[in-house]
Amino acid sequence: MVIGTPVTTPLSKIVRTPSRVPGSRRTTPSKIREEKILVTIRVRPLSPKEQAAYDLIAWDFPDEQTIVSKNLNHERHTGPYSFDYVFDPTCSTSKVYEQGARDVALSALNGINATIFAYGQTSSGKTFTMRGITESAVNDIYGRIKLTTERDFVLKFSALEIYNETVVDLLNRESVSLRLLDDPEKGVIVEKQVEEIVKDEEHLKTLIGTVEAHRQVGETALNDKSSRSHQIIRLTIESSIRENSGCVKSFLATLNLVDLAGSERASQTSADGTRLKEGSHINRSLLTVTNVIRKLSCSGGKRSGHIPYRDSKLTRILQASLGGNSRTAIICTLSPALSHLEQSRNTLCFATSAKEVTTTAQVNMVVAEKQLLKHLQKEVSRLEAELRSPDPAASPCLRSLLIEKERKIQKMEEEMNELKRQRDLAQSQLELERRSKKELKGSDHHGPSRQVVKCLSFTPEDEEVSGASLSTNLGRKSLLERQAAIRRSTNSTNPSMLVHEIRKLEMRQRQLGDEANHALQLLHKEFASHRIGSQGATETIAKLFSEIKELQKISCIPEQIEIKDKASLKEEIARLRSQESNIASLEQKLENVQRSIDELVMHLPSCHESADSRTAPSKKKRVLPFNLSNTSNIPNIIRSPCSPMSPSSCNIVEGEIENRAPPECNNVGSAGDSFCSQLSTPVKSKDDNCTPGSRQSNSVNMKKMQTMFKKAAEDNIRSIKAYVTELKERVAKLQYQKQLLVCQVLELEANEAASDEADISDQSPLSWHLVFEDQRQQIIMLWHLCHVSLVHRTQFYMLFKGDPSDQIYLEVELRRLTWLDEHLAGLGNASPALLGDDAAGYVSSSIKALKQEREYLAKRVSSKLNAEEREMLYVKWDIPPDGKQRRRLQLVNKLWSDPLNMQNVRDSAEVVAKLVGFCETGEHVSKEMFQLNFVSPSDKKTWIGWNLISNLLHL
Ligand SMILES: Nc1ncnc2c1ncn2[C@@H]1O[C@H](COP(=O)(O)OP(=O)(O)OP(=O)(O)O)[C@@H](O)[C@H]1O
Repeated sequence: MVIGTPVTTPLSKIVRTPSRVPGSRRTTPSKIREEKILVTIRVRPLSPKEQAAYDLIAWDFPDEQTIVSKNLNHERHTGPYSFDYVFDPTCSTSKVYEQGARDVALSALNGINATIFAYGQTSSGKTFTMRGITESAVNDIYGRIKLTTERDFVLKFSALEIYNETVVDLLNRESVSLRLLDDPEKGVIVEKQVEEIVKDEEHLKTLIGTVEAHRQVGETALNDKSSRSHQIIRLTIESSIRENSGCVKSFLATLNLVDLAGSERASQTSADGTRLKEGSHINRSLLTVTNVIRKLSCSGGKRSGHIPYRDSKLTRILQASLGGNSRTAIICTLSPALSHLEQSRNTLCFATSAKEVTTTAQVNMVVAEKQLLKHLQKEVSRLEAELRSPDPAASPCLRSLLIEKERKIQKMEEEMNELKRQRDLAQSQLELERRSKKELKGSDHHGPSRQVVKCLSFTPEDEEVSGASLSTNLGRKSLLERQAAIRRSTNSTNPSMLVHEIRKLEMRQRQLGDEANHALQLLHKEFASHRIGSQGATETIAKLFSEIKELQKISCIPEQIEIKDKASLKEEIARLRSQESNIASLEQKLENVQRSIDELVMHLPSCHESADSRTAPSKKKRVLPFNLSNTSNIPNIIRSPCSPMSPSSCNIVEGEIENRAPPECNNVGSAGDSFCSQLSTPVKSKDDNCTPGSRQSNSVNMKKMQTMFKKAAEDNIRSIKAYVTELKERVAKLQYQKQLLVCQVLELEANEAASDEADISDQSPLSWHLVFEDQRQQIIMLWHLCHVSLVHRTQFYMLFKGDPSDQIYLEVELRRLTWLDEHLAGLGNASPALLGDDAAGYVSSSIKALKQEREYLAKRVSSKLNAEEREMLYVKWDIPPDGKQRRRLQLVNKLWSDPLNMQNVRDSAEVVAKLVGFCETGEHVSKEMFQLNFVSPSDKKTWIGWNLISNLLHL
C-alpha cells in the first residue's frame, strides 16, 4: 500500500462534470446522489458553572429523534422538534459519530465529497464534539484503508481558520491572509494554502494536534477556551486500483471537518474590545450561513435563485458542502440550561431549516495521466499487432472461398498444361503425317522414294540416317514408330488406307484441340467466378465508399461551431460522438475488405512467375520429356484432357511449338475481349494460314488475364488505402473538433458562473417577497451590529412589511447600514494610534445612546403599561420576579437583542411600539420620514442625532 508518497507534480488531471456546481468533477457520468443534509442535535450536560448557578435543564427527549422544551416557569412551550437523531446529555461522542457522522465521513473513501460540521451557540460543545468526531473518523478511515488492499491511497492534509473574516493557514502561521480564488475546475480554492502528504495515521494525528494548537482561542464569560474562529480541517483522499490493472481512473474526494465559532450575545459573554469585535465577525458570518441554509431550504433544497454564498468567506469555502457536490452532516450543539433557552431555540430553528436542504453528491473520478498514458500505449501496440496479422476470424467465408478457388485454379492449371502438351504433340504428329503424306503422294506417280520406302520398311539402321525432310530426331523417330504402328494396324501398304488413317488422325487432333479449348473455357470460368469473388469485394468497397461519402455529407461540421446554449452544445457533442463511431466501424469494415483482397492477390499466380515459367522454355529451348514408346496405336496417343499422359523419353522442343502461332494473331481487340474470343476460336485448320478466328497461344492469354486481374486488384487496394487514410484524417479532425467543443463547454460554464455571481437582477425571477425577507434579515443584523436606536428599528420594521413600494427604502437603509458597518469594522481594524478621538467615539457614543434609550424605555414600561400587561410581558419574556426596576430593565434589555431570532424581533417591535405609542397604521410617522439621503457617520452630529432625534421625534 502506498500511503503518503510525496507528490511534487499534479498527480492527476481532473475532468470536469457538466454540472456547474464548483468542486464537482468526474470523467464518466456517475450517478448523482440527491439527499437531504443529515441533521442531528447534541445536548451537552450542564457545565459546572451552570450547576453552581442552579440553572435548570430546559429540554426533554421523548425519543431518539425528538427534543421539546420543558414547561418551566410557565413559559412559552417550544417544540417538539424532530431530527435525524437527538443525542441527550448522556450520549457519548462515539455514539454521536456512529449515528451522525460515520456514514458521511467514509464516503470520502469512495470518491464522494463529505462535510461534517458543528453549529451552535458559544460553549454548547462544538469543539468538544468535533474533536471526538475527527479522531473517530481518522481511526475509521485508516481501518478501512488497511482492509482495502486492492487500492492505493494517497491522503493529503490541510487546515485553515477564518478569524475576523481573514483566512489563515493553520499549517503555515507565517502566511498572513490567504485569498480565495474561483477555479473553474475545482470551485473555490484557497490560494497558496499548504497541503501536506500524510505518511500514516500517527502523522495525521500529529498534524491535527498542531493545527488545534495554532487556532485562535480566547476566554469569555461563557467559555474559558472559546474558539474565536471557524476552523476547517480538510482531508483529500485519492485512491486508485493497484498498478497493472489497466484501470486508469481513481477516486478523488475531500472530507471537511468544520468547527464553527459559536454565536454569542455580547451581553452574555460580557465581551468588549477584541472579544466584541470577534463576536461581531462570528455573528455576521454565521448569519450568512443561516441565510444560505434558509434560502436553500426555501427553494426546496434546490439551488435555485440567488444563494448568497459570496457574502462571507465561510460560505464561499463551504459552498459545495451547502447544497452542492457533497454529502453533509450537521451536528447542532445545545446547552441544556434554561438560561440559554432562547439561543438554543435559535439553534433548533437553524437545524430545522438545514433539514430541508438537499445536496447533490456524486462520485468524483479522475484520470491519472501516467496510467492513461500506459493504457493508451498498450492499446496502440495491440492495434498495430492486429494490423500486422489480421484476424482470420475477420472474414472466414471469404478466406475459405479463396482457398477453394486457389485449389481449383491450381488443378485447372495442371490440366491445362497437360492439354497443351497433348495439343502440341498432336500438332507435331500432324506435321509428320502431312509430310509423309506428301512423300506418299509423290510415290503414287514415280514410285515410292527411297526414303519413304525406307521409312515404311522401317529398318533400324535408317534411324542413323539424318532425313532432310524431318526436322528433328524426335520427329523422325516418332514418325517412323507411328508409321510402323499404322502398318501393323492396317497390315497394308495401301496408300488410300493411309490417307484414311491420316484423316482420322486429323479429326482426332481437332477433337483434342476442342477439348483443350473447353478446358481453357472452364479455366476462364473459374477465373471469372474468382473475379466475381473479388467483384463481391469490389461491390462491398463501392458500397462502403458511397456510405462514406454519405457520412461525409452528414458529418460536414463547420470549423467554428456556434454554441448558442448548453442544450445545443450537448446535441452537437452527441452528434459528433455518433459519427465518430460510424466512421470507426466503417474504417474497420474497410480494413477487413482490404485484408481480404490482399490475401486474394497473394494467392493468385504471380504475373511475373507465370511469365517466367512460360517464356523461359522458348528462350532456352527447354526440352520437355514426352513418352510415345507405349503408344502402340493412335487412339492411345490422343487422349482426353482429363487423362494426363505419363512422361516418357519422347522429346518435343517446346519453343518450336510456341512459335508456330503467327505474330499477327496477337492483335485482336482489347486484352479481355481477345482472351474470350480466342478461347472460343476453333482449332487451327490444316493449312497454316492464321484466319481471324485462329487460336493464339493460351499461355499468353493466361498471362494477360492474370496481369489484368492483378492490376484491377492493385487499383482497388490503392483506392481503399486512400480512403482509409482519408477516414483516419477525418477521425482526427473529429477528435479535434470534439476537443474544441469541450473547451467551449468549459468557457460557457465559466461565463455562466461569472454572470451568476455578478448580477442578482439577472437571476431567474426572484419574487420580491424573497428579496424583501433577505434584505430585512440583513438590515436587522446590521442594526444590531451598528447599535442602531431601538425606536428606529421598531418604526422601520413596522412600516415596511414587504409592499413593493418599500423596495427603495429597504435599499437605502441597507446601503446606509452596510456603509456604516464597514466603516466601523475599518475603524476596528485600525491600530489605536490611527484612531482619532472622533473615530473612537463613534462606537462608544452609539452604545451609550442605545443604553440611554433602553433606560428611557424601561421608565415607560411603568407609565405606558398597566400591572397586568407588565406581568404578562414578564412571564412571556422569562423575567424572574426580582426588584421592580430591575425587571423593567431586564425586559427592555431583552428587546431587539437577538437578530437571528425572528420571534424575538417581532415581539420586540411590538413591545417598543406599545411603549412609544407607535402603531402600524403610521399615525405618528410616515414612510417619507425615513429620508432617502445617505447619512454619513463621518458627520458625527448627524450620526448621533440618528439615535437621539429618532428617539425625541417619536417618544
Ligand atoms: N458532551 C459534553 N460532555 C461533557 N462536556 C462537554 C460536552 N460538550 C462540551 N463540554 C464542555 O463544555 C465546555 C465548552 O465546550 P466547547 O469549547 O466545545 O464549546 P464550543 O461550542 O466549542 O464553544 P465556543 O463556540 O465558544 O468555542 C468545555 O469545557 C467542554 O469540555
